Parts: sequence; structure tokens; C-alpha cells
Amino acid sequence: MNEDSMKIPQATAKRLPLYYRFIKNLHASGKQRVSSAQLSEAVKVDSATIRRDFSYFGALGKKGYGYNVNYLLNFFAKTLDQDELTKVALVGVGNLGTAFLNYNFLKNNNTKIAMAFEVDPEKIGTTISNVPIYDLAELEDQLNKEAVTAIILTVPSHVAQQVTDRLVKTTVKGILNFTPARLTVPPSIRVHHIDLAVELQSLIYFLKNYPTPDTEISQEVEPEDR
Ligand SMILES: NC(=O)c1ccc[n+]([C@@H]2O[C@H](COP(=O)([O-])OP(=O)(O)OC[C@H]3O[C@@H](n4cnc5c(N)ncnc54)[C@H](O)[C@@H]3O)[C@@H](O)[C@H]2O)c1
Repeated sequence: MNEDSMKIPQATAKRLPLYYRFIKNLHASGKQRVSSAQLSEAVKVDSATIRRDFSYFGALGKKGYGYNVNYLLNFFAKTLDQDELTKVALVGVGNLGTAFLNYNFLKNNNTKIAMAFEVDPEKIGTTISNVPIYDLAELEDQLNKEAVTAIILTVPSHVAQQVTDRLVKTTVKGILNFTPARLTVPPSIRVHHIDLAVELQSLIYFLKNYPTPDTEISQEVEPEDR
């Protein structure tokens, strides 16, 4: 993010990539404007929140016109540093790690998994989707050489902290932690925790306590631009 975006609240900033993806699709399909109601339906964020978020971006929607797609696209691209490729490394090429390496992140944004690390001699020295898999012993050297700023952590939970401790001496500023381990990091490193078990439990709680409308109804409101 650049300096202009420092004033954007964190909750708004988190929704930026979501808005950006949708606006990019709209732009690609030749649309010039979009209303907050259309955005709301597509990204599943209520329109009052969208209007408030967009006011931080200096995008003031006009009644009966909506928002200018080109303006938004330029704003998001600049704010999210889309002109710069962010290098990411993955640590732990098991079931989950392999799936992420096979998934082409570049399709959606300028994020690239540049390298991966392993301890299994069978995997070290091989590639998956052109991503080289290095020995964990080379962690600090390789990360610093390529100025990697983010890590996807998909190791067994009992080694998560020891891998994290080694990142302190590198260019890494953020960790996307898929392990159930709660990580201790210095203030210079940010951790986002993705716990599938917790998310699943929360979904099931919502299904039980806040039943969704009939499938037929939700299909009727499916927008064409999704
Ligand atoms: N598979 C899933 O659906 C899933 C879902 C949610 C969370 N998780 C979590 O993600 C993590 C990975 O899960 P998985 O199913 O891919 O496990 P996995 O055992 O298939 O893969 C772990 C990989 O990490 C490697 N490894 C072990 N120690 C390492 C180290 N110090 N440095 C680098 N690599 C190391 C192993 O050789 C192995 O290839 C676990 O913490 C798991 O709890 C997995």
C-alpha cells in the first residue's frame, strides 16, 4: 500500500482486494459505471458499507449514475501496488502446500509464489508449476536474495514457531498462517491466521441459527457479472 492509503481504516483496507477483483471484471467486460447496489450484490457487502468505504477512496457515487469504473480501477491498482509484483514464498509442500503451488495466483492479482521450502529430500530440488522447491537450510539466503515479503505457512503445526523464528532475520513482513499454531512474532511481522476448522464450525453455527432462504430464491438474484 502507498502512503495515500494510510488513512483508510483497516476493515475497509481488507475489502479492497475484493472490490478490485470485481471492478477488474466489470472493466474487462466493457462496463463504464456501477451502482453500489450492484457492487453490494456481487461482493456481498451491504451497500451502506460500500458507500462509506468508497468515500475514503474519494469516489463519490452520483445518484442514478453510480461509480466510474475507470476511476475505481486506477485507484485500486495504485493503492494495492498492482504495478509491482509481490514475491511470496511457501514453506511446507505437503497436501495443502502442493495445492497452493498448483493454483495460479497471478490470474487474479500481481502476487507470485516465487519459491518453496521443504525438509523432505524427495521434494527438495524439484519444481511444482515452475516453482523451485529449496532445502529449508537455504531459507534466509533465498528469501533475502529475492526480497520476498510474504510467507504462506503450510508446515505441520509443531514446527510452525521454529520456522517463524527464522523469518525475523529476513525481508519477510507478513505470514499467512494455515497451521493451527498461534504464532509469536515481533511487531515488524504481521500474521494472518486462516483456520479452516474454525471457519467451518462458524459456518455450521450460522446455518443452524440463521437459516438461508430457499435455493430457488437465491438463484433468481444471481447477477450476470459474477
Ligand atoms: N490439508 C488440509 O486440508 C489442511 C486444512 C487446514 C489446515 N491444515 C494445516 O496446514 C498444515 C499442512 O497440512 P498438510 O495437510 O499439507 O500437511 P502435510 O503433512 O501433507 O504437509 C506438511 C509438509 O511440510 C513439510 N515439513 C515438515 N517440517 C518442515 C519444516 N520445518 N520446514 C519446511 N517443511 C516442513 C513436510 O515434509 C510436508 O511435506 C498443517 O499445519 C495442517 O494442520 C491443513
